[in-house]
Amino acid sequence: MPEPISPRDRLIVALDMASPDEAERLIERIGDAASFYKIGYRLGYAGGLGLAERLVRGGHKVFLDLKLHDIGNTVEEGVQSLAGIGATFLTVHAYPQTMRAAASGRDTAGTGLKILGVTVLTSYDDADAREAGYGLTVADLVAVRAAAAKAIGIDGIVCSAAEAAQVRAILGPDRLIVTPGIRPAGAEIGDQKRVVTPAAAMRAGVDHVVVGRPITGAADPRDVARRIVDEMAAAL
Ligand SMILES: O=C(O)c1cc(=O)[nH]c(=O)n1[C@@H]1O[C@H](COP(=O)(O)O)[C@@H](O)[C@H]1O
Repeated sequence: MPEPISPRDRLIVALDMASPDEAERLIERIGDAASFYKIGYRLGYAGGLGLAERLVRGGHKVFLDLKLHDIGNTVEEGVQSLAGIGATFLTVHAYPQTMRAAASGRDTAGTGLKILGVTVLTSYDDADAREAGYGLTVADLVAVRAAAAKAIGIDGIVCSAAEAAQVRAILGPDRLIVTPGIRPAGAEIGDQKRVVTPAAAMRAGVDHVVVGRPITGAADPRDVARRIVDEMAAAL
């Protein structure tokens, strides 16, 4: 069975900021209310990889959300380049060829970096999947990709908490389920479509929730982070 995860370590704050300075100011305001931070495109392409190394050195956990997807050789070598940063998670799109290459890069690097396969983005609903050319519902596409991720030996998957119970049945207890599209009751949904509360995500068997704008845009980010952690603790 996997190690228990404390409610605070279950929260991953998405640092979708324009610069490392801005992100560091936010991290300081959040203080000990969070320990795990995600760096995606916006910050990653603006000096965020250096910040990732500093955060790791400072004892934080880092999720590199770079959603790699390319020919196998490029993905494999990209994963090897990123493995030295000391991050805990790295995302790739959950296409079998891409996941196989990422697993191979991870194993060659041997740094303990875990690969997460992004199944279907939480901003997609069935109509968006159809528009993109898929003949499956979002739930079925997530299930197909989760099964492939498990067979290939990927460490966990990213999906909506709305699919988490179904995905847990596919993955078993040892792989991670990480869910963005998390909104505390009453929070603005923005461009997300498959949205779940922190408590409901815990009840569905999610390991980590990713929360960006409800925290980064709050007048008191520390207070919002604390409330999310408390809500998860009460639901576990
Ligand atoms: O891989 C991700 O983290 C991700 C996958 C997904 O399906 N949906 C999704 O929203 N994300 C990321 O999770 C974060 C969600 O941010 P908020 O919508 O502001 O809470 C963003 O940084 C997204 O890039």
